[in-house]
Amino acid sequence: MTGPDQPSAGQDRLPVAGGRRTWAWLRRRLGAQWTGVTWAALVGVLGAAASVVPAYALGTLVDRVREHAPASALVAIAAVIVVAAVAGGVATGAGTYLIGRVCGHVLADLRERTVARALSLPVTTLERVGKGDLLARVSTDVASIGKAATSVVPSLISAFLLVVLSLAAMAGLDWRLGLAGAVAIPLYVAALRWYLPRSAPKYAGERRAVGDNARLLAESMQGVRTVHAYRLEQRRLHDIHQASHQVRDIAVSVFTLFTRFVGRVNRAEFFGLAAILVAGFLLVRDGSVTVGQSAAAAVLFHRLFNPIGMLLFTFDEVQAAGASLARLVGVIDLAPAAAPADGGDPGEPADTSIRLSGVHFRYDGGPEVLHGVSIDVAAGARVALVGSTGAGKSTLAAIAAGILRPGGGTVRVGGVALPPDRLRARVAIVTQEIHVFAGPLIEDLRLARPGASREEVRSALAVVGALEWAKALPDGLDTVVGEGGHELTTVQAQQLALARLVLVNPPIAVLDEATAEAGSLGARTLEEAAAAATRGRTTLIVAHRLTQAATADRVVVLEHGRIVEEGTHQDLLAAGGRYVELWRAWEAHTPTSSSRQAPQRANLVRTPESSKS
Ligand SMILES: Nc1ncnc2c1ncn2[C@@H]1O[C@H](COP(=O)(O)OP(=O)(O)OP(=O)(O)O)[C@@H](O)[C@H]1O
Repeated sequence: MTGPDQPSAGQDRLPVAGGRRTWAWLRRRLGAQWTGVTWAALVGVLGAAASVVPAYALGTLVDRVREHAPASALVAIAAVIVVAAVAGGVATGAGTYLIGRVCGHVLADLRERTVARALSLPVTTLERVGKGDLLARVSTDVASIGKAATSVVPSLISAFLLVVLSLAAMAGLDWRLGLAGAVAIPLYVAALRWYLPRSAPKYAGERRAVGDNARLLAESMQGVRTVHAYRLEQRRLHDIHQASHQVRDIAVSVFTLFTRFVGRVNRAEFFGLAAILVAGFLLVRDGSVTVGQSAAAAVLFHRLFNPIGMLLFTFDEVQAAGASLARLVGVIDLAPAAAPADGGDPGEPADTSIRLSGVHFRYDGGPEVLHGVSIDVAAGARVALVGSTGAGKSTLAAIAAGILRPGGGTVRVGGVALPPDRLRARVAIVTQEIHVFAGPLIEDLRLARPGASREEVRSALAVVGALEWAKALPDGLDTVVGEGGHELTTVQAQQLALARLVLVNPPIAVLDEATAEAGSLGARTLEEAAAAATRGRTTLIVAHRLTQAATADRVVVLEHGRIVEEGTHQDLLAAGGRYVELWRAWEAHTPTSSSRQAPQRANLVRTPESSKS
């Protein structure tokens, strides 16, 4: 937490909050827990004060023994020692527990805020920084803070209170004994000042290296198909190897630094105790203090070895937790997907049409990929987007659905430019990235509409033609699917995504599914499911198979981020332009001629004309 105050961020990394900002965040969260903080402090001070009494009483005991005091006096002192030790132990335990509770609340709050902010991050930010860094923060960094907050920090605060009160007690015996004990303080401080500036960058570097390593691993796993396809295995392994070695080297250097620090701490302990013993000897010889007082000072100081060691040695964990906290506050401080600049209430859309006007877009720092694209989808109509790979179809679909914000131009629903959250509430998208969440199938579907009844889920599955296979699963709708559960086929997973769309029941649907990867039989199933799921909705569909374009009301041909043609399937075929080239290429690559034929439009989409016929 010693960095500059401005959050720092690499072009491809999430930002890290500065020291002042991180402290301010922590102070505010602790302020919100002030009752707990006050109780913890009171009980902690009481525990530390009671823990000092036995050493003090021990000195008195030594003096009484030397004075040949009666046994009853010695027993009374021994009783005081026992009672104070027990009371000190109980109060210290209770104080540590109360501090732990406060830390636990702050930790829970931190975790919730980080995850909430992570989930609301703009997709472009996530894509730029990679999910690995974010995952490392919400897992490794939260764990590091969790460990510090629940075990280290409470003991550390108790130790700190004990050190302060013990030094005060030593000075109370005789100020010169206190002074002798204080000889150690500059040595401890010197040890810490030697250690901290060296360890801080090492810990930050360690966290960064762990984050980079996690990112590389996550990317390699998520992109395993691409890795295989381009034979990148060796290169990825080499990169992971390098990153792992970097983590190991940093960890070793951190440990080496730490052992040198321990040597310096031992030196401070030696000089402190030696100073007390010498001062005690001289003061006893002068008759300024008793042997018992001198012994009590030595015992008090010796008893500080553990708490001081605790303070110093766990500083690294606290520092690591501080570095983690700064990384999490950096995420919390990130701006969520920005609201539109005008901010005023844009009003209610007149209908369910969607119009993109003059849309420009570039991915972070990259070249522009959409150059002023305008598309108008009338209420209830179905428009297909076609074009070569990389033309910008998926980007445009994501903009229409409010997932990406255009760099220029507008998206209007029913004539109104809605803010992103209201746009997303009206437009649902099914993307190529289908994720089946681990858990019972019915719960996976209820993610789309929490509280949906079993009957509603069944009818959504029926709409997309998935009810039969879902009922046939080992536990029907309660079958555990996703990671570690029953494995679903690509087609089944995509049917689930479409069933979620049905449950959401949006007036506007954007489809960008990977039907082309489903094989021709699966693709036909999915085309029918998509048509059923989008029936009655305004639909923009990225036509990965051109049969989807053939059944649309209108086809928009996109190339290099620009619209090059627009019209019905028949018009475009007649025009003999780019669409014809795409259609011919599609026909040439489709094995069965029957699947090449454009399916009867009435089979897929019910339009006013087809329902009349
Ligand atoms: N996350 C990203 N970061 C940077 N550039 C991107 C990103 N996603 C897409 N692009 C680039 O934007 C351009 C348009 O991509 P897009 O995926 O929208 O095309 P597409 O027509 O949907 O292609 P496909 O049919 O292969 O899905 C391409 O040049 C692509 O490389």
